[in-house]
Amino acid sequence: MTKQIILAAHFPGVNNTTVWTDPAAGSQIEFSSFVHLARTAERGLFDFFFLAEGLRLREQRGEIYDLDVVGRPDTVTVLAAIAAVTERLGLAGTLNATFHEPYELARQLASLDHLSGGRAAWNVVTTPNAFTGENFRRGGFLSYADRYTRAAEFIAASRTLWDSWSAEDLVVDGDSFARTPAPGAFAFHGTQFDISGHFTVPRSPQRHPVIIQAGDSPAGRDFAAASADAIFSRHSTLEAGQAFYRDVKGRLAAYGRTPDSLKILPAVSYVLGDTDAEAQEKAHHIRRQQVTPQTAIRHLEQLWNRDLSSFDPEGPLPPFDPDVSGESIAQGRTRLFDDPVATARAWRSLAEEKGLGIRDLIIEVTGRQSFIGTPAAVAESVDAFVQQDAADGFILVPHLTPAGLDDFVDRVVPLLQERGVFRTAYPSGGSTLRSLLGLPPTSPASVASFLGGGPA
Ligand SMILES: Cc1cc2nc3c(=O)[nH]c(=O)nc-3n(C[C@H](O)[C@H](O)[C@H](O)COP(=O)(O)O)c2cc1C
Repeated sequence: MTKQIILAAHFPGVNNTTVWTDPAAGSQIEFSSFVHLARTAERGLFDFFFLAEGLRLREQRGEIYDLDVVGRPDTVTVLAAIAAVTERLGLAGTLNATFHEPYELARQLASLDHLSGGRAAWNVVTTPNAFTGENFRRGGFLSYADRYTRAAEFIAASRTLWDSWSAEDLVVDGDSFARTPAPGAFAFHGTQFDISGHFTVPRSPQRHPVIIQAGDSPAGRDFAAASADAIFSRHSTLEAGQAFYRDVKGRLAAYGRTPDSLKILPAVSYVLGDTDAEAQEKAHHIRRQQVTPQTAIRHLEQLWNRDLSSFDPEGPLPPFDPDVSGESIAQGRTRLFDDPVATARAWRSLAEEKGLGIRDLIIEVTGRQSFIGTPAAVAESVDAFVQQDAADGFILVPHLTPAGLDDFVDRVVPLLQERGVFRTAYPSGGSTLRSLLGLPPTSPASVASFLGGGPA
């Protein structure tokens, strides 16, 4: 059966996929930028708009990482504002399960769901690093191993809160505002949270906002299989995507779930051109803008774990091995290297083999798989990845704020529609994000068995 493609739009932000030096680059903080990207996504009939989150500006050698200095506004606040200027587009926010509290976040998400008529989604991320924790009252209190336990309890507690109002409680009938004497009564007892009381927000249109997960370790994948409606992944080549897809969908049966109840959505960038050669040339130019000389050295330092500021970004790689003895010099980054010495040696051989200096090597090894080509070629690849089970759709990461999605919506979406793999209108009548994505009416109850020690 031909699969329908899911499309989401990632607001470009603090990472080196975003190009700030282009004359067309606009503000990442002004509301008009968010409005432009969200309305473009809605014009393209996208499923949802997506915001990432970082709770501390990352640092290296005591300096804020170059692209983080731009900062970003609060996720839920932005989504609530976007709800007012869109009608059908889902609104997905990345919100951290390590540092927030269920009562606070469940209220915000249920409120967003009310305000948007059932369009809220929560990308549940975890952070074990003490560096981010310094911003919070408890500091860096959670070990790597405990973070998914807390995340699962967070979702289970949120479900308890969202379920504490029944559908009837919502009905305002004459002068009676609630039909049960104690709406919103709840209690949740776990190892991370021990809370009880009354939830203040009546049941929202979706009851459970769509749950997205981003995290890639075996524990992260099991957590997703037990508790998420969708996964935001990094596996965006065909082979890596298919392997990830098989792995994660294969974990669902143990939790009593069907393969189509969890959508797999890799992040991808794209570059369009009138000819293939033009698109490739544009892509090369964009990569050079993304990986500035400073970014190249910073990236190299993350692997070598040493000060390499005296190295020429266009010159050869360091002839010595990385320092594996000390703490990481890259504070707040989520992606570290499993075996730095082996990776450094592999990078050195690649640089020698291809005659690359530091900057070109970093461009080569950090290049996310992108769809690069004519609109027809990109539409064909996007469709092929989905039909060949490397993904259920994509979270598109434009390289420009705020107009980076325009050409995809204008030139690729119509071709996907012609292929019969993407909607030509939003479903008539009101619909929630859950129904737009073809998801079950509530988030998976199997989060409880994850907490119980594994699949039932
Ligand atoms: C595709 C992807 C996107 C992520 N986005 C964010 C983010 O926006 N904010 C954040 O704090 N963590 C983010 N994370 C980090 C994860 O929540 C998690 O902390 C990290 O991947 C380590 O967990 P793991 O070992 O299970 O992969 C992301 C991870 C992935 C794989």
